[in-house]
Amino acid sequence: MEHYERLEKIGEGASGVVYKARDRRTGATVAVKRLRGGGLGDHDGSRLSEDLLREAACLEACRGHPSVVELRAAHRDGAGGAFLVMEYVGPSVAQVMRERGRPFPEADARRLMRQLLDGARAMHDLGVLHRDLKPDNVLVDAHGDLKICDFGMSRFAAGGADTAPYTSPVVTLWYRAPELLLGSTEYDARVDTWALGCIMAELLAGAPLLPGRSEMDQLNRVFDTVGTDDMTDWPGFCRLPRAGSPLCQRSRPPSRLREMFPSLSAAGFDVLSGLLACRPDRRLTAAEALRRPWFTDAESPDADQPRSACGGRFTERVGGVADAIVV
Ligand SMILES: Nc1ncnc2c1ncn2[C@@H]1O[C@H](COP(=O)(O)OP(=O)(O)OP(=O)(O)O)[C@@H](O)[C@H]1O
Repeated sequence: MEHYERLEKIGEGASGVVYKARDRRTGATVAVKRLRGGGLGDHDGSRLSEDLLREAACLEACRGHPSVVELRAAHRDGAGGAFLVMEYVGPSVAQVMRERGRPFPEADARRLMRQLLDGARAMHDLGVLHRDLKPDNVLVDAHGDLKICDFGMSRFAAGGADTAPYTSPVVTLWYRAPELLLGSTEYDARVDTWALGCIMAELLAGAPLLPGRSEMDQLNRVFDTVGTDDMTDWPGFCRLPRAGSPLCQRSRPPSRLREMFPSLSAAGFDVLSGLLACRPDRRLTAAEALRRPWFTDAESPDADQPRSACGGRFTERVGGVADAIVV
């Protein structure tokens, strides 16, 4: 890590500490995330290597998309530390919202959601599930554009190279999709689009939509807010470990979402309610959401200025992230 001069600490979370740093060779400002290791059964650092490789591989797959933070390098050092070096972006949306202290107007929320959905669509096309989308994991750059970060919980969708079973305690509680709260281990990319629905609501309201205190309280809030949307008729429902919970049997009023966002346009509400469909099979994917009139309508001022590089391969790949790891 001698190539990097450590500046101030900019973040700390479950998986590591993030520092702002200067690349001594180029002068560029970067963000260096030092992954935490040393958990039980990690005497040789193998778990840390695995975590580093998974996070780096998912970031590397999405590299070059304008709405995903750019990975510059991944390292292990002799002292058992593991580091990811990324472009330095700026504060998180969570910080920006706290400082701003008021909701975003609909046109701004649409511009920001277009960027997030475009990043999610690209990552899902590549088979990457983020599994921890939330305002803390979305960064705002100097132009006010958004970049998704923290791929610490991400993985490749099953069926590709990664055959490990899915786990359900993923995604921070307030942004966790109902099927995850019900214990599903057969979910898909729509766990990310649920989280994006929660983020959209938060941008528009200026406060979290579903700030649950426990898993069961969270599920209760979900059902009370968006209704159960015939969740129990969903073909996968009976296989869910918590399908028998009394919370699922209780009758619920229809969705209250419209009352909560009375001034949102019909086209905006169409996207919000589509992302927050309780039943995963009725929930919009990122690609579907981007095709809704809120985004495609010619009257949308930003409709003809997509920022997306999605579609082709984005930019040159890092010269093999695994090769860059120094043990
Ligand atoms: N590339 C970056 N540029 C600027 N700030 C960053 C960057 N990457 C991370 N940060 C800051 O560091 C914080 C923590 O980073 P990150 O979410 O990757 O760590 P974590 O340990 O996984 O956190 P958590 O447990 O909260 O999910 C972010 O919320 C953000 O404020």
